[in-house]
Amino acid sequence: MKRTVLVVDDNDINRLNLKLLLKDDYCVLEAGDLDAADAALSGNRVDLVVLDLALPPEPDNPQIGMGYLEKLRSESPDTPVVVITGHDERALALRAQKLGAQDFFGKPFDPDEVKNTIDRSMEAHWQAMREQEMHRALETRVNSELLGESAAMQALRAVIAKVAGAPSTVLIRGETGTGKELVARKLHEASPRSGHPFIAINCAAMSEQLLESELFGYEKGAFAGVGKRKLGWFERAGGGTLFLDEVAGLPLSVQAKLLRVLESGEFSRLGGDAIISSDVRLICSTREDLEQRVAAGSFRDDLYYRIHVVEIEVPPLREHIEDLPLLADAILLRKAAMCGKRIEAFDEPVLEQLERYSWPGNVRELENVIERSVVLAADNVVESIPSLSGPQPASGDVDPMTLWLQQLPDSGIRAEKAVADFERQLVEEALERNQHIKARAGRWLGFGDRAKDKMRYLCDKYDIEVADNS
Ligand SMILES: Nc1ncnc2c1ncn2[C@@H]1O[C@H](COP(=O)(O)OP(=O)(O)OP(=O)(O)O)[C@@H](O)[C@H]1O
Repeated sequence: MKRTVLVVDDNDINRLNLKLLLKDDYCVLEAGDLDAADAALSGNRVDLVVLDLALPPEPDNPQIGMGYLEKLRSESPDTPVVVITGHDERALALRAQKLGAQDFFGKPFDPDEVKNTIDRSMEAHWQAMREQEMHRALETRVNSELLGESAAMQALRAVIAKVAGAPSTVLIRGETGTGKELVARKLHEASPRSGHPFIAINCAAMSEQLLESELFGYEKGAFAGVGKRKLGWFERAGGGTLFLDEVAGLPLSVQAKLLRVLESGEFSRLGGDAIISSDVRLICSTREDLEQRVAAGSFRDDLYYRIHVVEIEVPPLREHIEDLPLLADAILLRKAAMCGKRIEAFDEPVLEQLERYSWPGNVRELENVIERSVVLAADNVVESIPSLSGPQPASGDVDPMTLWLQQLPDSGIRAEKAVADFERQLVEEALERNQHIKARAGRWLGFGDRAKDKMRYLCDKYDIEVADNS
């Protein structure tokens, strides 16, 4: 995709010359005055502005252009500006650079100088953006490699290699801490978009308004107190990948907007009318049952079909526990280096202890446990992991009642009460997940034919208030 240059100059001949010079390598937009420049900037993704300093309403006063340069730097700090000065106006050009202009060239135009200046400025800007992105990626990515030699991990890597090159939207499923974000990064790195940004957003951690404004950006004045235009993630990730973690947490209003972007490839900033086209690959992840969300009406079915064009399942650690020694040693080396300790490997008994645990929090929990043990290790030796008490069967093998009873603080508690509490919790959860409709909640619990009567009986028994007609 060609990058876009906006030429702001009131002289038609100059604009035409610049367009002819640039059109083979860039998409060129033109503006003859500042209003037209504002309109072009709010309606398009602009990668660089070429700004003449001598502009109407006072073409003899370079202050007009200087003022606009300052406004651009403050409202669109991500867009580089190259200024055009008159002949022999070096002092003016230097002043413009102090205000943030990336570079300058003079009139009359020397075609080679103009082209070189613009190419160089564009490249320097994109290089800086790439470095910023790499720096961010390094900071957020504690471990860049998807480790594991088990059949499950090899299959996962093969799917990533196969899917990475396709433009399709991907839905990554898996329990918490299994490596869904890492898989999304790997997909991006192996795709033709790898030279562009990868932006990860946790949808469950943000309010509706914040999420909407961060995704789509906003215009100056869109809300009270907003003095600057802000580009949203859809624009900032231009050419790259947007990863929506915990997509089930998207509020319905944002789901509608997201669907529109996926269908039309276009969106508008909040408070703006201009249509902006998006060139972003979307990857989503969920640890929740999205189908159940769709059935319950809290996730749009049309969006669901759009986002799970390709699906990747990341297995929980207990299903590839044979990778644990490899993962544990790699994490140990990293955490030890972080703490300035020299611990090179775990002893066999410690590894056995780690392998016997069920790891409900998966690789993230493993990282946390190892970090804790490294911090506490005396004499650079990890002898045992105190927080993992004894052998534990994989959680899939234990019924929820047993797990729940294990967590009770007083082992002498009467079983009858424990069972009643558990039953009440289940009924409450079923109602919560099914819009407080008794019949639906009863079916969700597997009560079959007389679901509603059974739920009515249980609600009476536990004094749970639900509207009668539900
Ligand atoms: N196979 C793996 N090899 C190396 N590191 C891994 C692997 N799987 C996960 N990790 C590491 O575990 C941590 C958690 O991974 P990540 O954040 O990708 O999980 P997640 O499934 O997205 O979690 P959540 O559901 O909580 O968002 C990260 O530090 C990641 O680098």
